Amino acid sequence: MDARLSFLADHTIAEPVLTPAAPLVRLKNFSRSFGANTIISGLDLEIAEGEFVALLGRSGSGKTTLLRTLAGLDDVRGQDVDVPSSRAVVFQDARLLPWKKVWRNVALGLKGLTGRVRLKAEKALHEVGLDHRLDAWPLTLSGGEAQRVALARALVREPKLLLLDEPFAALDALTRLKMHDLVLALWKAHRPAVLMVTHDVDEAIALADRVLVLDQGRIVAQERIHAARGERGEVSRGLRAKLLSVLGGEPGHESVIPFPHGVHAHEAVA
Ligand SMILES: Nc1ncnc2c1ncn2[C@@H]1O[C@H](COP(=O)(O)OP(=O)(O)OP(=O)(O)O)[C@@H](O)[C@H]1O
Repeated sequence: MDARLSFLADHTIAEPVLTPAAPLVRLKNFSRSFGANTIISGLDLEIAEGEFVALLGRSGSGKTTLLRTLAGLDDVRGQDVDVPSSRAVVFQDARLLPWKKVWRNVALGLKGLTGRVRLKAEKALHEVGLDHRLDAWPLTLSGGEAQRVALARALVREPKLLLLDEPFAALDALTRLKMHDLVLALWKAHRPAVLMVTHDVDEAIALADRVLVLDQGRIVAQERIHAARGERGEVSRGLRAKLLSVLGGEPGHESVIPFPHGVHAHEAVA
């Protein structure tokens, strides 16, 4: 077996984090400081094409800093950082322009004739189940609808890398479950690589191929989940306890979703 594969098969808690397929994202010995404050230090990370990675970590561990780097929002000159330019980000808040109708928010930045651009936006909004809200104003949307528009706006660009920064954190539990199903359906249809920052261990286990834990700017744990998304009830119990212990029992990482430990309703459909 390839040395890199056997490393992963061990579920070892260690660096570096390597993936078996050709990496789409590659950071080598990456560091980031703000003044004298080093936030990320000597981090190695690879994400394969089409891989779904969840990133956990205590508050202040550097998750958003890492995501901003991958999103191209920070200066990485002089560092060994390889990230595709085809990428899109969805944040915790939808960040829609209130003076533009929903379809125009989705179409923002797309080039071409208005009719064609509108068709693309319509298709993307159809995929997130919002055909009926094409001409709505953003301020009339619910939180869940606004996040669905944000997903449509990201996916209409067919990004190779989709970055999700706690995209469901502000939603109620049942809306969040529906969003999980939607994100998985979109991921299966479009197959971008995904890096999803979350505080919710159960969300990470339910959605990802691989879960990483960041602590003080270093990856201190990685777990590759081989079980199909519909069959994670069993593995999720042990994994959940393990990840929570790595997270040091800090409150706030347990799912607020009212289902038995580590079991999500959408596992039935994944
Ligand atoms: N622009 C900045 N200038 C100075 N310090 C910053 C800046 N951005 C982030 N930091 C600091 O870097 C550290 C990591 O922040 P980051 O937002 O990446 O953490 P996080 O893991 O995403 O936290 P949370 O889960 O609370 O969102 C924090 O101590 C934060 O104060």
